[in-house]
Amino acid sequence: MSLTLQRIPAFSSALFCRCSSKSFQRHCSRISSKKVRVSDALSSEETGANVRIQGWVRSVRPQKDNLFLHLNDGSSLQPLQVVASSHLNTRDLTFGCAVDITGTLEKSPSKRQNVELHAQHIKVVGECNPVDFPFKIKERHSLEYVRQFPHLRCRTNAFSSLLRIRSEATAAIQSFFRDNGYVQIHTPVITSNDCEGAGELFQVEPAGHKNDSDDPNPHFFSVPAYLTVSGQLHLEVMAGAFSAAYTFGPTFRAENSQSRRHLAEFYMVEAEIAFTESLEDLMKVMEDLFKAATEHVLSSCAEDVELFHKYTAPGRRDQVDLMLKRKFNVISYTEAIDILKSSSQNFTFSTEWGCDLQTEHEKFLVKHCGNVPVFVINYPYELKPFYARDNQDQPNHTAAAVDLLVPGVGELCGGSLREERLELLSQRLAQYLQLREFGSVPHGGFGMGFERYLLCILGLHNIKDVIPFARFSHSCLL
Ligand SMILES: NC(=O)C[C@H](N)C(=O)O
Repeated sequence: MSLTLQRIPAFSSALFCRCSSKSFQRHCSRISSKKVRVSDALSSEETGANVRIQGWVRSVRPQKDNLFLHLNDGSSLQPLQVVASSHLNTRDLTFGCAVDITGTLEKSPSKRQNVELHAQHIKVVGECNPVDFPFKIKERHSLEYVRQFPHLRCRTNAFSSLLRIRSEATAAIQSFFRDNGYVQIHTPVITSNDCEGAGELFQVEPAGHKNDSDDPNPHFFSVPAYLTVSGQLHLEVMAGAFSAAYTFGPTFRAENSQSRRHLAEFYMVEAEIAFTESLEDLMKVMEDLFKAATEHVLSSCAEDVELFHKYTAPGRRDQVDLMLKRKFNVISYTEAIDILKSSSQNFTFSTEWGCDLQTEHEKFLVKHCGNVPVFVINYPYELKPFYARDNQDQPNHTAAAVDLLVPGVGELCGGSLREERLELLSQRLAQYLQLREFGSVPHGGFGMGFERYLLCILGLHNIKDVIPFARFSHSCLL
């Protein structure tokens, strides 16, 4: 592409400076520039408008008469092309520096964008030494490489796309519950219960705290307390008053694992629904939630999603479309065991009735079901926590519990009808009982791992690539 100064007469008066904020502000108010984001500028129909845009330089291409910059401010994957006179002093204008630019939006001769910014004034707000900057122009860095720079990886295309998708998926999940009459509850992060009973708890204690008692265990001001593993029990309290409640926040599991599917801190979407008597009702909410959030992400972040589907997970877009189109499968745990046993695959772990389904089993089952998500229901009673409802009428001793397995990830959601019958529970757990004494109703709920959801729709493999700051065993960078 070539542009001439004739096409952009404003350039003769273009300024480039490292002037004080005050004189720059005076300049902006004199020409009454409206502050806009790059995404607004790119979608603008209006040309000739005076605008002011702040962001980071993604590339600098000096040519004979003009200087071309790509500017990004995090609002879109596509950068805005900025054209400035090459007579400017461009010494500090490097890849990675922060700039504040005023100019006019003009129609672009390029097919790749509608408009470009013809700069009249460029101020370098923060310099960047590109030699020391860990990301280089035009180089495609691996996800593993950028993971080493948690403080800078949001400046890469892939990770900024991921974070926009994550933000939109969050908004879509909130809208889904709000539109369906759920009340959002901020369940506590510090709690006294181990909801899952798996003992994977982080205990909480003030730093430098000296225990007054003889008890050597850490204490939260003399009572034992933990970081939450699930907001379920607090939500159950709320479903007993609001009928339908949800929470969406961080949960913590002290799993000493470096696996690509586990984090010590992850976000979970949890819902609890009163007056629910069947797993079908619960499964419908999970399926509707998955589809509503995914449709929203595909339409609101089309370019960002395409980046992943095209470059990191070819074929995943078709799979996502299939997941949206088809009804999710439902099989019982007993059927799942039959499928595993009759397959020719050699599994590492047991496939006897009563075994816990492992990742290898989950992946096989999803494939077996045509790469469409599959609900596995009615697990052996012994495999599920105390709160899962006893299926007393079934031949095998099972609980009314459900896991949703999805392509590329395995288990995405886990839920169950809750045991609301006081006499059955009384043999199992004292704390839970009072809830059942006062207006107990049949109810159920589920939790969905938010990072696993993102892995599934984007076709990514490592959970550390879909959370802003990953925490896992032996790692708490930044
Ligand atoms: N709210 C839920 O049902 C989630 C379940 N407690 C879990 O942690 O998997």
